[in-house]
Amino acid sequence: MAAELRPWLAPSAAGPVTATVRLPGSKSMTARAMVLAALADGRSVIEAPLRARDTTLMAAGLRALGVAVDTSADDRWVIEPGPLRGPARIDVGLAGTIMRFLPPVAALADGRVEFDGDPHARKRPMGPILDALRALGVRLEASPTGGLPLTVHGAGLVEGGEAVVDASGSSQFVSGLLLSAARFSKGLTLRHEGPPVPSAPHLRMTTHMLRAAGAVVDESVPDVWVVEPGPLHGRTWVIEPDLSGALPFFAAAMVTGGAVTLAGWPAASWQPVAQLSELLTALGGEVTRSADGLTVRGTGTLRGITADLSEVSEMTPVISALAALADGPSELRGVEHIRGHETDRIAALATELTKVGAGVTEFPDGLRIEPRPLHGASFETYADHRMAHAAAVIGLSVPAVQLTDVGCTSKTLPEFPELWSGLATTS
Ligand SMILES: O=C(O)C1=C[C@@H](OP(=O)(O)O)[C@@H](O)[C@H](O)C1
Ligand SMILES: C=C(OP(=O)(O)O)C(=O)O
Repeated sequence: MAAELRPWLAPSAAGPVTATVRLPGSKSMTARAMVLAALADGRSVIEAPLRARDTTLMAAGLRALGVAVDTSADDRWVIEPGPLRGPARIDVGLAGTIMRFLPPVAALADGRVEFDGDPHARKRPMGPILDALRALGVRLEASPTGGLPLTVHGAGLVEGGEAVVDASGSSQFVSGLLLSAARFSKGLTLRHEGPPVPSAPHLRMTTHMLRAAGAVVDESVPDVWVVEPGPLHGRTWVIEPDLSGALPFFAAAMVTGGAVTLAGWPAASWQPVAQLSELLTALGGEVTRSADGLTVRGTGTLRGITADLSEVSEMTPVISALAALADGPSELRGVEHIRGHETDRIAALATELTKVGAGVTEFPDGLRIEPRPLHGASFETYADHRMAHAAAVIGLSVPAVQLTDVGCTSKTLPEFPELWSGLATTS
């Protein structure tokens, strides 16, 4: 059930935002660690996980399949795998990571597993991953539109072998299949056929974490992934702070000419920090790493950019907000598939940025954003946490930006409104 709407006036910045923020773990790493732990041959511990709607629903989904998931401690979750079994009902909320990562797990369970989610979850693409599962011998029934609601008739095993997928609509089709593949009797050779797969860093995160759990993975041929059949091992996962969740806070430093440090940033990361640094630098920021963490400084200049955001597509809403506040036009392309994210993000950004006064041209795969004097407006958030982040960033320097709902930020950071207000008003 979606929560009640929580309208919110985005706070204006009292001055340059200068702060060190401590943020919870990466959504993407927490989700992968949970799935790998559920499929492992022994107990796993997840340190510094993200506790948010997406991961809480993931825990509930795994419990429904027979996995013991202890999330009672904030900084240390313990997962004890058990025989996977139905019948079960899984609420995916609006989480791509659940709707794409758990059907392959359900196929390994013994029994019927039903999936459904928020109204918009039924519109998110699922067809290619479901076709691949069918080709691998899994019996399932999808809605007439090819997605949720979905029933997987788990047979207790998946034969596996070879499959083809068009993952141009979401890298999660590949990640979802790979995460379970070591447990398929014949493993998996998966080939992508179609326009390029977005979000390459998320695919590398998947293969890295699979290897860390003991899987043998070959990705030496472009667009082909081979996972050998074999055990996954229980282990301790230490989750990095969420880089995409940190982006609005970094943006706050850039918009106000301040400096924001993300504490606890590791020396080596599996999140796309190089791509983010390049983008923020092009926009006029300064990005540095030190023992204190990852720091972004605003230089007082925000420049328009031309960029292909396909590798970091989930960052498009906040980058678009920065573009709307820049000193020249921007063109952000390569992200057609984000029309299938929490909402059609290209259409939503075009509508809402136009409402606050920006000049926007919509392309099939992105946006051209022409900065103009901006003004307050009611900013629709479309149940999309990252649309809320974009509105909050604009609201720092534009008075009277009223979000229709800030509650949607609970998807990945329930403490967002309080953290953000603290930052904006105490600067
Ligand atoms: O695997 C993951 O954890 C994710 C992959 C990406 O999905 P898409 O490839 O569908 O963009 C990203 O946008 C999403 O936020 C998280
Ligand atoms: C696209 C996103 O999420 P999901 O994992 O639900 O696809 C996102 O968080 O921006």
